[in-house]
Amino acid sequence: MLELVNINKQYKNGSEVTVALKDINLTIRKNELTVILGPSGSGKSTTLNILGGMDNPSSGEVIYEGERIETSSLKALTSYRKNIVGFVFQFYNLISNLTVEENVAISARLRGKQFEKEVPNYMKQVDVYKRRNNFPDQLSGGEMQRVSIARALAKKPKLLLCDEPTGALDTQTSQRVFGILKKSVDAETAVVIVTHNPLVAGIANQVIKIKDGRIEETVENSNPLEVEEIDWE
Ligand SMILES: Nc1ncnc2c1ncn2[C@@H]1O[C@H](COP(=O)(O)OP(=O)(O)OP(=O)(O)O)[C@@H](O)[C@H]1O
Repeated sequence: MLELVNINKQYKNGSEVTVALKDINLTIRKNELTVILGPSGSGKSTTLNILGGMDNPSSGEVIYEGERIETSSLKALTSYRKNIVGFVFQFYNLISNLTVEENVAISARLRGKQFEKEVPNYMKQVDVYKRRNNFPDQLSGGEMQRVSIARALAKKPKLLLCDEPTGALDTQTSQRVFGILKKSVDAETAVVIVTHNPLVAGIANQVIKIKDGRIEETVENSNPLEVEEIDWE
């Protein structure tokens, strides 16, 4: 579905150059949960941003369904971000002066006004329906993250990218969020989770371990565990 081929990324700041990624090769597949695992500063977010068309590599190819996206027009790249990719962030990024329902509806409307009627279903799927008229600052962290997942899912993304989605949540709430993300994988959808928590690897079909901007190891799990089967403590 989506491939990174020989990706390198450097950040230049005056004469200072930071090498963030070196020779990254990976494949993201539909119907799979991929976990990108690595310590702080290893290049996880940079990889995720390149996968989502939010950042360009310094060299290498980003291939979505056979098409290069890193060399495509701004219009094509915007369409990729809008129609293909859904993002879930560590700190939710909800719009503070809109209710839960409105935050999710904005996203559904991107596909077309007729999809607004699906908004209650997305809120029910992540169990925030009863909070639909609340504003983000009236919610717990776990509720905010579930709303941000509902918002991402309402776009019906083919690729759901999650950057440390439980970084601000307690263990029990994190499990619930991982459960929802794992259930979001289907025949049409790939889910990618970036985390530094090695326990999450157990629920993934594919685990990509990154260190110092390089892939250290890629592990395929033919029999990934359910969230409930992991000992999170
Ligand atoms: N805009 C930028 N300008 C300069 N250097 C950057 C920029 N963004 C990231 N970097 C550097 O690139 C490297 C990889 O950063 P990245 O954010 O991808 O790591 P990460 O694994 O996601 O870390 P964390 O878990 O702390 O978020 C780090 O050395 C970081 O300091």
